[in-house]
Amino acid sequence: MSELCVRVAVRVRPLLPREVLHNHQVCVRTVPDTGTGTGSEFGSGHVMLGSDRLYSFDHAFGPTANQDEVYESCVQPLVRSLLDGHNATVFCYGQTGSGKTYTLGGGGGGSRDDEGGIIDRVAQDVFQFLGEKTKSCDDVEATVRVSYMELYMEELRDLLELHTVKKELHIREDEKGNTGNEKLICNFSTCIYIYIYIYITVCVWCKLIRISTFWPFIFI
Ligand SMILES: Nc1ncnc2c1ncn2[C@@H]1O[C@H](COP(=O)(O)OP(=O)(O)OP(=O)(O)O)[C@@H](O)[C@H]1O
Repeated sequence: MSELCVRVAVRVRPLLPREVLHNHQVCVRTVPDTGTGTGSEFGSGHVMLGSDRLYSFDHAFGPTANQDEVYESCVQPLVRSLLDGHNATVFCYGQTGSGKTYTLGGGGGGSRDDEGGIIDRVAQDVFQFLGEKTKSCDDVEATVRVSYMELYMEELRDLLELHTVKKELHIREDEKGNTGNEKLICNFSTCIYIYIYIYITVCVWCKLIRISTFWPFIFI
């Protein structure tokens, strides 16, 4: 795996039907890697803003890129590395309507069809890779835990236990500096623990600008 700890991918979504109807124009385009050697082993891409501003990223996906391409190049290698004992975090950032939910949660029924998002694909691959691993090593025991949290306006909500009173959940730091809420902090044992810390939504209101962020965290 690449030595780079952080990789950044940009995805440009297609115009929505209503945007086409209102004659909106595309103002960014993705430019394939020119072979300058600036990218990681996972490739690289560029985004051209207007006619003369070129920005480089580890990946750049244009409007025709499908969910498979995004998952396979950016996330699947991380799922594999989880099972080798590495930590991994994936988070989506972008202005409202830019496609974070589509990329993470998918655009269809939420299964691994063409529209399935990163979460569906990670969940399926975690079990598939674990199955392969436990089959090949008799002494490996695997436990998978899932948390699904939303942080909105500084209030934490457990999306798997919606009846929990928001005020009862607090973000804590343990003695090693790891943060989480009470439910997430627990002892690691020799078993493989996989936490899929799926959604934290952070919304910041600043005058009229709304920044909305979804963070799926995946770590062992
Ligand atoms: N790559 C894509 N291909 C086709 N449609 C897309 C794509 N990305 C996003 N969309 C569509 O664009 C619209 C807005 O996307 P989405 O809801 O994912 O944005 P968001 O960033 O999560 O917005 P918000 O921050 O307001 O929740 C949705 O109708 C979604 O289906």
